[in-house]
Amino acid sequence: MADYAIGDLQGCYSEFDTLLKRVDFNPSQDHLYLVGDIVARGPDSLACLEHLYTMQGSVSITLGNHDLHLIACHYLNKPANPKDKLADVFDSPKRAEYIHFLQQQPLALWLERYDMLISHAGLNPNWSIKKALKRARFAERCYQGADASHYFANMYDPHPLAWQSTLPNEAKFRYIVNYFTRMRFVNLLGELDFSNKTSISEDSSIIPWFEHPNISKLKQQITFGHWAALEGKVKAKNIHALDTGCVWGGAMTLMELSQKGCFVEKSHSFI
Ligand SMILES: Nc1ncnc2c1ncn2[C@@H]1O[C@H](COP(=O)(O)OP(=O)(O)OP(=O)(O)OP(=O)(O)OC[C@H]2O[C@@H](n3cnc4c(N)ncnc43)[C@H](O)[C@@H]2O)[C@@H](O)[C@H]1O
Repeated sequence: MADYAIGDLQGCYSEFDTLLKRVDFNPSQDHLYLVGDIVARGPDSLACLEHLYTMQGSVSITLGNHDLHLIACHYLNKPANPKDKLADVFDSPKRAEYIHFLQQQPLALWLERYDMLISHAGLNPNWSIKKALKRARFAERCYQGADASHYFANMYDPHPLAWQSTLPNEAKFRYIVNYFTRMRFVNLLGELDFSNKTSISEDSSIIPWFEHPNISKLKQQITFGHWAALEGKVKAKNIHALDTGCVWGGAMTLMELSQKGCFVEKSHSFI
């Protein structure tokens, strides 16, 4: 019986399947945590969804920006962007079931046994773990509730940059989603910078979120994906960057949670 976490699949089914076989993953005994971005850009998003759907009792997903975008397109009747290569997901007769399955997944998970937070992009430096989980539950109620379409229609904006208790619920939702699914660089106030997707910044006023002083003091483990350009390289021993850019020709990384040992499968194809 083992627990694993895996980086962004982004439709790279072949590498995913290879890694599961390599660790002899047994859905009746083992559990797999996915840091999100199951779909988009890669060759077989539908196969990734189908596989996770069939073993849903053994998997937990913290949703990524691409997953939320797929659910939003479904709700808002918007076509997929051709570069996301999601046509077969949209055309699947089981599309509604797969979307519903994704929609039931959270934005963040706390694994008591490993003293570990998992989310797609990481932890807002201004939140404690307790506050992060409270905020995640708020946003999940928005995208899982009867007004989901309304919230998805209001999801696409970098603002607000700061939290206020008087913000309307739509703005609170956007703020929470942006931190959990789109964060990379922040300033010292912890505000998001959306302009830089590389691993280094020439602008000294912004730093990777995990180098913010509030995060450096944390003792808990944080496991995240989203930031392929990092190539998994984070100095802090308690921060685990699992998106090693499989869809960009890098590799897919699977980590066993008790020892933190990693299994790496090089990308089988370039996009
Ligand atoms: N609230 C919201 N507001 C707005 N949009 C929302 C949203 N919620 C969901 N979305 C949606 O999110 C989607 C993605 O937006 P985008 O922001 O367009 O997606 P992306 O550039 O592909 O970023 P991705 O998330 O895939 O990041 P990655 O690190 O893998 O890759 C990033 C870059 O890193 C590069 N890279 C990869 N590996 C690298 C390496 N080793 N070295 C250097 N660069 C590397 C890649 O070439 C790539 O350009 C859109 O469909 C958008 O609509």
